[in-house]
Amino acid sequence: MTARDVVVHPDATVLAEAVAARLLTRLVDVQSHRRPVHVVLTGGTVGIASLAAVAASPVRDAVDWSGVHLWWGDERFVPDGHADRNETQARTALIDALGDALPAGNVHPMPALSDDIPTPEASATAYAAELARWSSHRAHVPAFDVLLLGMGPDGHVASLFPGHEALDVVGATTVGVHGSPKPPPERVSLTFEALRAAREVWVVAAGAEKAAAVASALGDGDVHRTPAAGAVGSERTLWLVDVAATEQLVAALPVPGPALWSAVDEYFGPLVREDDALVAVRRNAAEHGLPDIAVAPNQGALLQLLARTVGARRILELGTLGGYSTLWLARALPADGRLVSLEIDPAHADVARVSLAAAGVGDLVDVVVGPASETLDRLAGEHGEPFDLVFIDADKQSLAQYLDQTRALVRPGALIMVDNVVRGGAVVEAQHPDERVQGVRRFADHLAGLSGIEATVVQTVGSKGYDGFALLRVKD
Ligand SMILES: O=C1O[C@H](COP(=O)(O)O)[C@@H](O)[C@H](O)[C@H]1O
Repeated sequence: MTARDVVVHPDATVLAEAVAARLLTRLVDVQSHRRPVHVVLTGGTVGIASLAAVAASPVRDAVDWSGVHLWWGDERFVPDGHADRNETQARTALIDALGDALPAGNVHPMPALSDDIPTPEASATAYAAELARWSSHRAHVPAFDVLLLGMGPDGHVASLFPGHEALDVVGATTVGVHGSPKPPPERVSLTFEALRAAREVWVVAAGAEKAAAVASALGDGDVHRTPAAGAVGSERTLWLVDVAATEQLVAALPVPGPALWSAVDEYFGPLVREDDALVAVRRNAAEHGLPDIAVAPNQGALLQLLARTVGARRILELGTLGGYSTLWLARALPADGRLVSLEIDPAHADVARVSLAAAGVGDLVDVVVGPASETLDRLAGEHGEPFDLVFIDADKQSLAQYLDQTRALVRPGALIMVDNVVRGGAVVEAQHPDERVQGVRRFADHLAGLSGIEATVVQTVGSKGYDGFALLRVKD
């Protein structure tokens, strides 16, 4: 089975527009290297809305429709022209609008109920013959370039319904269906064998009533319970859904995003060992109304681990806040170590001092109040022992300046870490209005022009969202 890609759109309207745009692009793309193009249409709400969006798109003229063949994945077995037929709906939504651009012979509807075709089986047999006529494929169907499938709330695709015997048909490309739980009871459908011969299968589903089926299909994948689970393409299987249809998905399939990032942080929480003292620092900061912008526990543990790895005896921190990262770092120090932490806000510094004393590292840490740039100048003038590690987590506007100032205070081989340099990805936007983003960009430009420093940036996701650290090593 191929992996399934899931693309989530805000609502059914956007979903239909996006399916149309994707379909048009795919047609133009395929036509650049293969002809004819075979597309299987679906009925259903979003399926038909997508066809209407294709008809309304100016991009439809970029497609050479004379080289496109249209097929159907299923059909309601009623007379020709009946409003319930997927074909009738597709004609109204798109095919009529294409006019002469799409030759009539390129449209391959499933035969409707008539004197000549009295049963779903007769229709299925005739359609199988038509498919085989266009097949260059051992599956006796064309290798469909795109096969669109709507999905019912019960998880049916085409007219393959849960628990129905049509699910188990082998050695045939089509099947007549009786006793469909969704009216009308008689239908014709492609079988799984035919569906799976498609290069790309796109399952489209919108609305909260589809959420359970989406979760089930992408979860345990039991085809008899949720037939949509068995709809896979030979090259790609794409689920195009709206937000409402994914309501139950998080439990079934981890969708990358903030909820999952936090869940993963939580899962690895036991490795981090945030003890009572660290929790107390966080709590004290919150009780005093400090903003909740300290590093996450796993990031604090990273700082500690790196400080130990470089054997830091002297650590400089820019931005004490409530002392949370300070405590992680201070605990990496040997008994004769020293941590100098700079904080512009005297109230924050007071909170941090109390917390750090309570955590038992008060004697190792100097919290210095004042603008960091001034304190750094003063430290430079004092010519003290150089620092082994610097953690910069202060205002982003001044990062480039802080880098220059701290470089003058560290030993060769020192590690400098800078927090929050990705800013949810905003850093790539040259014209971003946020001064903090611009501060990071100036810092990055400045860093790129410096010799004597090796550096990298690592993007991070987690309970603190999407951001990243810059890691710099001052060359020996
Ligand atoms: O019965 C059918 O329903 C499905 C899904 O329809 P929806 O309105 O719930 O989106 C459709 O894909 C299928 O072609 C049709 O015959």
